[in-house]
Amino acid sequence: MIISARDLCYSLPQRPLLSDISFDLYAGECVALLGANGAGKSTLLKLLLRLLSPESGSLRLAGKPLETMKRREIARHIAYVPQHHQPHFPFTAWQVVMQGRLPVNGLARSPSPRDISRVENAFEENGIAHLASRIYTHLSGGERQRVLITRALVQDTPVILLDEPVNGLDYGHQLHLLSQLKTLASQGYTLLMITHQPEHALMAASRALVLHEGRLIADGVPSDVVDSALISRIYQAQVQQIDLNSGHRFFIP
Ligand SMILES: Nc1ncnc2c1ncn2[C@@H]1O[C@H](COP(=O)(O)OP(=O)(O)OP(=O)(O)O)[C@@H](O)[C@H]1O
Repeated sequence: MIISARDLCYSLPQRPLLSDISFDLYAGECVALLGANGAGKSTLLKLLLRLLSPESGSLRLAGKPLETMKRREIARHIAYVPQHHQPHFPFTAWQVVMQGRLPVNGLARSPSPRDISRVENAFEENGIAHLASRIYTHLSGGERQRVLITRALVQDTPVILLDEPVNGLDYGHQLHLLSQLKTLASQGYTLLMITHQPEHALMAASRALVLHEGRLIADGVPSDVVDSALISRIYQAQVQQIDLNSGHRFFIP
């Protein structure tokens, strides 16, 4: 097991947000994290990254208590694709992706030939070589998202946390990313992806975690967990569930 969360509790100044959250994440899993707006999904990712500290409960990363680990050590295990990223300097897309190599090599050194070839290959493999010299803040939302995903990949960590990674991606790039995540999981990576698309959990994930009213109300195989009853419960939306013989499931309002 690479991440272990036990009885996590976290409160906002005005109210409890997460209560008694426990789960383990293993190598080779692609896990979808579902929940309504404000359910605490991004907060949970920030707890796993130690950007926030739980009020009580414990977190272990690669067997070590997370609170004893230095930032760089955590960044050698976990890469993060945030929901929003606003750099303070006019970095090029190349420079933003190269930042993913900092936890590997440290701040003091300039990029090694290995870093450069890793980043070059990642730009090619992710189909964004044409964006390399563009100023990151001048890119479209979807282009920025693809740059941030590439930055996470060059960090070469066993775990990648993704906060609504398909946001802003066109349909083709959404499908490409979901299939890329499945492939990464099959190679042994651990992926935890927040998604607002139940179908994406069914398509790409091997497991679904569901946050509702501060609690983890479901943890299981997506086809067992993500159904019209769950959608009605967490999103207050009535949908019809269609199950095809092929095993695919989708929902219509
Ligand atoms: N720094 C903060 N101060 C006060 N409230 C906060 C802070 N950060 C988050 N919150 C509140 O905590 C709740 C959970 O936020 P979080 O971003 O974790 O939700 P989420 O499930 O990721 O939501 P969404 O699907 O809308 O992105 C929200 O009600 C949010 O307003």
